[in-house]
Amino acid sequence: MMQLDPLISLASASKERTILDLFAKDMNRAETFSASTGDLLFDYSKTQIDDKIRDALTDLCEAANLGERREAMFAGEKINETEGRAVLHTALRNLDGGPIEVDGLDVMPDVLDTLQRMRVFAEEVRGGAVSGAGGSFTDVVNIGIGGSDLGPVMATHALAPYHDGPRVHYVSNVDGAHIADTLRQLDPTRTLVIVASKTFTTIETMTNARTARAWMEDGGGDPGMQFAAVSSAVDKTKAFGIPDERVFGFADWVGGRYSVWGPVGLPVMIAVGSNAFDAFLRGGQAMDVHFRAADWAENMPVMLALVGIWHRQVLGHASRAVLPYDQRLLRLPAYFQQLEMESNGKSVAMDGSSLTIASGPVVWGEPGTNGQHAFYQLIHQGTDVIPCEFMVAAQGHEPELTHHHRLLLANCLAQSEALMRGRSLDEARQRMAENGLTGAELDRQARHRVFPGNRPSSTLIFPKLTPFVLGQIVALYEHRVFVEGVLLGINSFDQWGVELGKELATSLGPIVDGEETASGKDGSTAALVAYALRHRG
Ligand SMILES: O=P(O)(O)OC[C@H]1O[C@H](O)[C@H](O)[C@@H](O)[C@@H]1O
Repeated sequence: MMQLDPLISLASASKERTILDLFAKDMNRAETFSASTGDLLFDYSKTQIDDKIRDALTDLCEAANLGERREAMFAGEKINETEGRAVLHTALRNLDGGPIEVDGLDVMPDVLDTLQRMRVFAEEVRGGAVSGAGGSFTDVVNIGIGGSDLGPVMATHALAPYHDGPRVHYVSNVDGAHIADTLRQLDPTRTLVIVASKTFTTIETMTNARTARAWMEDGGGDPGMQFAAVSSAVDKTKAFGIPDERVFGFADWVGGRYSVWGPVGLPVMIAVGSNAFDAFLRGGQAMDVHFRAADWAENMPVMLALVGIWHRQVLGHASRAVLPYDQRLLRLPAYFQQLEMESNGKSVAMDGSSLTIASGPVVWGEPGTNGQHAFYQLIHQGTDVIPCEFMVAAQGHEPELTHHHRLLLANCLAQSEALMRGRSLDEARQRMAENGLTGAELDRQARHRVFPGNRPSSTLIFPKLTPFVLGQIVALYEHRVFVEGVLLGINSFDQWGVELGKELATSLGPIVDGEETASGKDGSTAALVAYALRHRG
């Protein structure tokens, strides 16, 4: 496990100065404390990290054998030890790379073959060669949850300017409202349903899939022609009645939350076309190449991870906000929540011992500028420090609306500046005096207008949100999670913490149905069941 003592001493020494002091001392700070690859720039200069702290952070990488661990992942070693699996989502974007072996077999021919089948199918759906009982497909409904939903939803929103295929909808929640509201607007004879589930057992997805099939049959559609499946459990897709040529399989070494690059990305490919999807894969691959080649201090995923470790494990900040100034990235925070929190929300180390340092932080956020008018109050003046991760493009997709984009960019930059700069009591007093206040009232009012400042943030800036750039961003965060996981000494690729709730939901099924009593349950659960039964109408 990480040895944090040197960093903790550096952290207490850093309390003597502000981030602004660091800028005053070093004209080139923005350049020194940033990393770039391709057209992406990651600026972490608005943090307390200085040379010594960065050295101590990169020492952690050496101590944890990060280089070796990284290569073990890329080489297909079974680094997901609690499930006995390799971790090879990088193979899905290994378009021009060499062979990758798992158990002595090269996985690339299968990966490329499935990708080619996806391309053909996606283009046939888009062009109308594959159609429904009532004609070419106008709509696609992807039914999946967690990793079989969040990645493609996020990417579909992000790539809206490239969307020239049928409309794509996503149903995830087992709440009947989700599927009812989605299907209500659709023609059952011209809708393609993709059932996406790695395991093909997830109760929400299978329940929604059966409801969609009944809706299609009742409405004159043909599930034999209008259903496709994405899964690593091909036997189960057959049992559900989906013909093999409509099944896009993937291996168990693709984790659900890392799966958007493969068949789980099929709805995205149908929306934007196979060329744009290829560009997304190439963006991911470019980040892989950078991650494997760059020195720690120049390595964007590594530095993003080390900034995370500095804020969470060293300074103890319990959450981090991800704040994309991009409306089309509105689902990115939700996607990162699964990616980061399901991966690194663990309290047991790889060897079974209890973690003696903090696990990964709470990740949350909303696009700017909306968040500014909602929760930024707490970020600026609340008692907790929340490190902020800003994200913004230099250019939008609407040439006729560049004035909007300028405002967006100005707001993004203003927020990180405000967090760092703050406003002192003297400055606030001066403003109040200008407003004509005096004496105790001036003092009282001024105090409410003080911003502590010295609050850390980082900014990821890129030219434009293209498929390639999106691929870079997603792979950047995947590798960040990997690096943080290696430094924490945990397995970032299992998710045992979701099991207990699933088991209890299964046992509560007959109780909620009124077929069994709640007598074995705790008092609260029994009382809530009784209430639901009284009011179920
Ligand atoms: O793709 P599926 O097998 O249906 O799984 C969907 C999701 O459910 C599980 O509970 C896990 O927490 C997620 O990691 C997974 O992405």
